[in-house]
Amino acid sequence: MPTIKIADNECFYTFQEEGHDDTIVFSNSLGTDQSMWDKVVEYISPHLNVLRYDTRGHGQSSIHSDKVTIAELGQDVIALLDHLKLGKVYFCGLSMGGLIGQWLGIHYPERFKKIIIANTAARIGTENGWNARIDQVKEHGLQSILDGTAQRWFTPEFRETHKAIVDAVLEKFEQTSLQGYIANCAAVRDADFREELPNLRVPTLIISGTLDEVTTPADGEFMAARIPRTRHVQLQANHLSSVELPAEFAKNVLYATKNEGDFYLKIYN
Ligand SMILES: O=C(O)CCC(=O)CC(=O)O
Repeated sequence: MPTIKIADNECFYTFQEEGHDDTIVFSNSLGTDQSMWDKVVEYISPHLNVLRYDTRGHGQSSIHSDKVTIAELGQDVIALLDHLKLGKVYFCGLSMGGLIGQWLGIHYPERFKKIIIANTAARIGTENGWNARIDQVKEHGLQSILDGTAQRWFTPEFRETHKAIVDAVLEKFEQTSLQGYIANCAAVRDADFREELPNLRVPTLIISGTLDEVTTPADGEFMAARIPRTRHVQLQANHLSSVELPAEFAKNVLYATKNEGDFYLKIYN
């Protein structure tokens, strides 16, 4: 299995190199792993090489501390790209993966052709909310927030009609290392790109879910108003829009990677 050591942690990744000119990197959300992209990748891999990895402390990637930052998680991506000798790629991250995408676009614009940030915000939640969640799982485990998580991630209709998919995602959630979950909660808690977004010069597609109450379409609008070259689309989905609507999600990603002229440079007065 492909793993590399990055900053003393094992980073588990999958690289589907299928002879295309370009590569896209997929970055998972908090409490999931790279399998959250399974369906989307079916639509993307005929067109782009696909690099997926489990974020530090998720899936099969290890973590050795109780705290991590979005900057460190972003550096992991750069280290992985360097390891694979990948120059300039597309990046797609959802929620926490979208925070990593914002950090990468601000700090390493030369490494990214376009960035897709889905179901994310410049700042997700509140410090008190994240501290309460950390306390809850420290005391009662991930199982204690399973039902609430399912409700925040999927619409009631999707939970009812796609039970096997929902169960598989929730099983991964329950298998997430507690230390990894807590450390990454702290990373999300401490991330705030509200002031820095005008420095994100990479063309950026923002995808929101109209039914997402964690990272709302208003959060998407906020980012779209500040990132200089951006487009904002909304899918009729909850927080894990890529799992609920993989075909629509992939269509928007592919459209973004193929159409340069659509990301107008905003002129500020
Ligand atoms: O999904 C993420 O990556 C961060 C936001 C979050 O934790 C969603 C949730 O479970 O409430």
